[in-house]
Amino acid sequence: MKTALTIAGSDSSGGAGIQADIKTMMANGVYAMSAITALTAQNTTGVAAIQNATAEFLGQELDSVFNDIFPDAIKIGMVSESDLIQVIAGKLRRYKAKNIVVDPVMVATSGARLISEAAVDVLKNELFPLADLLTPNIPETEVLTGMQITTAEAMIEAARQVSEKYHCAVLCKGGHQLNDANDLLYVNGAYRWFEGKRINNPNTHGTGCTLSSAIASNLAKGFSMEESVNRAKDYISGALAAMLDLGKGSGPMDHGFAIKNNFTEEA
Ligand SMILES: Nc1ncnc2c1ncn2[C@@H]1O[C@H](COP(=O)(O)OP(=O)(O)OP(=O)(O)O)[C@@H](O)[C@H]1O
Ligand SMILES: Cc1ncc(CO)c(N)n1
Repeated sequence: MKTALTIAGSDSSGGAGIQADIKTMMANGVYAMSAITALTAQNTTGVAAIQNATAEFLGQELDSVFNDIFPDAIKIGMVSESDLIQVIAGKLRRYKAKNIVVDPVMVATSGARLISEAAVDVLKNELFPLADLLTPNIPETEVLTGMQITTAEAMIEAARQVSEKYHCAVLCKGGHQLNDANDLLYVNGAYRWFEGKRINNPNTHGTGCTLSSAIASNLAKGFSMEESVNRAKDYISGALAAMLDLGKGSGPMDHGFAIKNNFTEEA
């Protein structure tokens, strides 16, 4: 069985972060492992509190994973502080990690800020150069480029700039901002649109986490970057189309929509 590791924050409500990543990896057929960067007290309406791991403990989590079950792919999500980012970058280099997908998580769907101002520069300088793929949404792409992105052409130009600067593929997500479910992949000097059908579902808590984990799972299984994105788009569309409706705010998706058998039957 192929293996994947998520390095991210815990979401107590189970729809985003580590919990979304593990559900997604399992649903995509890979063995999921985790190194938790922070605990969040969070639900569909917002983030009440954040408790970061210490850099030392995060380093121990990563050593424990890499020294035992080597991950075929890695997804990195919420990392709030500079020292935590530095530990991750050091371990990824030391263990020669491969298939690294970085979701530059900055703000939750509910609006809460998930990274300190200072850590954004460390993320750019230390982690982005190690990534195979970055998956920013439009506001994050604006922060990364200093551009204002209001057209598809601007999205292409911004993705090109980020890709050339950090020597990696970039998936700029249009979701709930510019052109609905259409995402732009810039890879090896060329771009390609992935046109998703917009699903009229207000419950989008954890979509970014889910997409990046699905891509990492597909890279772990040996698919190319383009095919990995293609399959991940199909997975997230299915999870949104299942129309799960939980919680008082923007709720989670049904990560298990494709797994229906006698173990999931209700009485
Ligand atoms: N209503 C929708 N219908 C279909 N696809 C969607 C919809 N909303 C988002 N997506 C897709 O979900 C994926 C995640 O994109 P999104 O822009 O929501 O990420 P994000 O802003 O990083 O998420 P998060 O809020 O969890 O940080 C993208 O592939 C996007 O196109
Ligand atoms: C822990 C965590 N990571 C990422 C996000 C982004 O959606 C979130 N809301 N919570």
